[in-house]
Amino acid sequence: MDVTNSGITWKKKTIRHLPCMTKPPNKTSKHTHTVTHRESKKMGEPDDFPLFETKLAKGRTLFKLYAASMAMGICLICVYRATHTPEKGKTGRYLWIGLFMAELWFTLYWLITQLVRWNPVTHQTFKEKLSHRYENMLPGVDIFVCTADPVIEPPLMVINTVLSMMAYDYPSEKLNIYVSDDGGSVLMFYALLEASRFSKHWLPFCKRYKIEPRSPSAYFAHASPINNEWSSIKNKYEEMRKRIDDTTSLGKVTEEMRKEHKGFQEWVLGSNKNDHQAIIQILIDQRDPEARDTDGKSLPGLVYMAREKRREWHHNFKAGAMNALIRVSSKISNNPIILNVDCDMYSNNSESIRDAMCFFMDEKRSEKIAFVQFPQHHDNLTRNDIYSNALMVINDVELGSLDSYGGCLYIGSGCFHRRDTLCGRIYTLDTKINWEKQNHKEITESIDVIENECKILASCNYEYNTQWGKEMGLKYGCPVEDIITGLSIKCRGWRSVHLNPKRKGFLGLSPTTLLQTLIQTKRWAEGDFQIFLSQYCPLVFGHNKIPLRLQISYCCYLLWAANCWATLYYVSVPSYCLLAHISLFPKLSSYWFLPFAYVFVGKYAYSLGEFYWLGGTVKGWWNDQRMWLYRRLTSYLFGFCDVIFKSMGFTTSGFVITSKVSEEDTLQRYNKEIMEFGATSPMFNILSTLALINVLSFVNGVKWVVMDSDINGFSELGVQMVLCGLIILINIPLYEGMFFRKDNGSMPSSVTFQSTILAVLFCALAII
Ligand SMILES: O=c1ccn([C@@H]2O[C@H](COP(=O)(O)OP(=O)(O)O[C@H]3O[C@H](CO)[C@@H](O)[C@H](O)[C@H]3O)[C@@H](O)[C@H]2O)c(=O)[nH]1
Ligand SMILES: [Mn+2]
Repeated sequence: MDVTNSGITWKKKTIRHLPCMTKPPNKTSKHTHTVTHRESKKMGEPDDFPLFETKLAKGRTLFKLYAASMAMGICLICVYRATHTPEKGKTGRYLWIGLFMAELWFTLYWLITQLVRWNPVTHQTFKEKLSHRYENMLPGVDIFVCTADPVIEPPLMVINTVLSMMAYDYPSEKLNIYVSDDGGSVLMFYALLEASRFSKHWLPFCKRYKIEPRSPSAYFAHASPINNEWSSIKNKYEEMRKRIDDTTSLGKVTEEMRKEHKGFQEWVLGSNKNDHQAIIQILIDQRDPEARDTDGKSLPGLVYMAREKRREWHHNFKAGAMNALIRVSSKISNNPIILNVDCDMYSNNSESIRDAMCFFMDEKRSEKIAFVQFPQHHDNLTRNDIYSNALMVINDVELGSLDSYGGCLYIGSGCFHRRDTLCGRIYTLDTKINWEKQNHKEITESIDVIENECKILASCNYEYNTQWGKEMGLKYGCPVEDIITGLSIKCRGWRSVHLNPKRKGFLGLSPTTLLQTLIQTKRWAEGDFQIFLSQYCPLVFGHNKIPLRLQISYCCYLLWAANCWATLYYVSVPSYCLLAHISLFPKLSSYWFLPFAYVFVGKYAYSLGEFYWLGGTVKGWWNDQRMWLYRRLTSYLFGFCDVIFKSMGFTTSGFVITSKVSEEDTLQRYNKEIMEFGATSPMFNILSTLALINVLSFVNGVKWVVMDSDINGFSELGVQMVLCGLIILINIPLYEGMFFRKDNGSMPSSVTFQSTILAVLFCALAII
């Protein structure tokens, strides 16, 4: 039975999910245009002036010339490698061939990275035009905030995000905020109840003074007093903060508080994160005449949801939470646009919804657009971004290029979706939404009835034998549910937009230690590589569905993990050969040295230029280089191995949630940009061992040149010496952590000890 007009035939059992599907477009959709024409004519502007404009990035010709010259250099290197391979039986033949293969891999990957830099586009929106034409017709938006653990994602942080979402510059009656709490925590519920009360003061204040950002904590951190109202709001916020802090440190809500809301009864039997019934509480019911702010205006709806958890049912992490939210919201508000944010990503720009609407409501170019993704920015980065979490080049260049090929990635937080496309709708020529018909869902049942119905939608067995997690909603079984879901949306014929306005749309928290950063990247690399090896590999799955350029661009990320081998080879084998006096590169005096020098200098000069141009510092660039090296040597390696083990059935994938809190002294070191080790991890063993191997071989090389004055030998092994020297330079913070620091963030002595032994053994092997 075809229920969507979109060609997907749902199994009978899935028909009950219908509420979340947008109605098939109405035959009278032309009416929208008529209204537009009339209204816009009245305003005296051209009828079809678009709501957004797309521009190509500047300086592309220069970039293309650069890329061509690099390609020539790379070709020459390949010629050298192919013509100078040591003959059979000669020492180092296989090591040489290995190095050539590593270089071939880098070449392939370099080509892909050039493609994702080829043609970046940027968009500009015209929000005044949007409100001239459509102010009364703006569609409703359901906002999903996901949280999963009240300890590492403190409720106070979550409600700051929620308050910033409630305070969007958008008609409040068209906003509904849904908080999914996978921690099933009464503390979170309590904090949300506090937020619902505080919002009555906060929203009118934000709107009256047009303040930014609208997360109270972020706003008060930098704002100075305006007037008495300001001070009174600040006091209210501080009092609320104190109450929440006290309750959080107490670890439970008092009997007094319990009396304040019926919802607390859900926790009378205590709480267990992994085993509890579904909890749905509508904290602000938009139909309630009492639900007004202090100016008498209506408030956005606010709903708390903890989906049912049972040990015998896999909960599918964030994807599971999102799908439960899609269903629950379809029962309560069923708005056609869904915004999803992580619990730390507060809104930094109150106009972001309007920005996104410019794409969804544009008369000519909107119909294919399934989602609008904002980049993920962070507001806890230090000046030189020691763990390179800004991912500046990806956010500011690469995603824009993917956009020009048919759509940027869906990267989780900060993404506006059309509800129907998220639910599995296939693009057809009649998928344009008639916004006029998209009125708010009218419900008549009482709150209790709705809550009970929603509990069924959020129960464990609801999805059993349905298309949820497969063809509907976010896909299951992959640690990067966002990437795989975004890809399949595009393969259903849709496109997407990457929007990066000057005033950043969302700001979140990035990890503040090296290990957390590496573990986060490992989850991404693992998930991405899993997609590459699965049936969803864009080169296969996307064939004839998305442009080839987009298929290949996807591989830039999906092949992150596969980079580990070539990199591992490059930082260990040349140093090994330096110890063993095996030359792998041309002599410094040979002409063949030139292409190597050109490619090396060209690549890094370009990347420094690009980084600096995007607003980074030189030291930030240096940190960025270090972090890419570390990611490749650890996160990618572990991610790669885990995917292989998983495919053989040895392990299952998890989702290590990134902590959003740090210890006081860790935070101090982070702010001073001192690299944090302070824990044992095999990742650190790998990094330290490699760093020590390079020191040993460099020292050996220097001894050899100085003591034995072997200048000819130096010329032969010069490139390896330089490579080794650079690896040492980039590892300086690691040596400091191992040998020169005594604080809690230094390298645990057991790791230093084990790595030293391993490095010495490795070097002994080379010398013997
Ligand atoms: O079982 C879970 C696990 C996580 N989360 C939430 O998922 C979000 C992301 O988790 P986080 O630990 O912050 O991971 P990140 O790596 O920072 O998240 C990025 O990468 C994820 C995987 O690709 C995406 O889901 C996110 O949206 C994206 O911001 C957070 O709000 C969590 O509360 C859940 O709701 N349930
Ligand atoms: Mn996060």
